[in-house]
Amino acid sequence: MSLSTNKMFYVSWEAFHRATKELAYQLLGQDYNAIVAVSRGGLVPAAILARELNIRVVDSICVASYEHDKQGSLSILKDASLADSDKLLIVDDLVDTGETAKALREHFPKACFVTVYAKPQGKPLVDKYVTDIEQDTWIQLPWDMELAYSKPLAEK
Ligand SMILES: O=P(O)(O)OC[C@H]1O[C@H](OP(=O)(O)OP(=O)(O)O)[C@H](O)[C@@H]1O
Ligand code: HPA
Ligand SMILES: [Mg+2]
Repeated sequence: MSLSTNKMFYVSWEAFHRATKELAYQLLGQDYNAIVAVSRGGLVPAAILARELNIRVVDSICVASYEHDKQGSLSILKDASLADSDKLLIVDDLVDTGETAKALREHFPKACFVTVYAKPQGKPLVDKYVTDIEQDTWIQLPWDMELAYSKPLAEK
């Protein structure tokens, strides 16, 4: 899925916070004791979940997708130092094609993989998520946007 689609789902900071808090409610009482954020998109929801679930141990794994011919394959730029465990939460902002989630599940087979948003193709790879988004829709996340002037309708 690329940014060339014209279907957009715009997410404000408040909406992102609300949805991530809903994810925290779903995870409450499940005894997770550490988080691995999938950098960069997973850093923000990981911070919110860590606060809501009172988890003090937070690590990151830094990944990057290859371009063009190697599209879909993933390289790990920095691994997490936490070992795989069924008490570990792997947190990303969204799952789209599922390529990132697939690689992370192979890397952390025992852990629980969660995202805030999920598109149909990636959904089967996520243990928990909050909001369904259509496959042909681009999710515009709050850290990728800024406030801007909007012309009155009569002038458009
Ligand atoms: O299901 P997929 O098709 O693999 O897409 C989902 C991944 O894509 C985005 O990260 P991206 O690689 O754009 O990098 P970023 O988190 O550094 O922005 C998002 O944060 C997920 O990690
Ligand atoms: O819909 C999306 N929005 C932002 N980043 C993404 N990375 C993969 N899909 C998306
Ligand atoms: Mg990402």
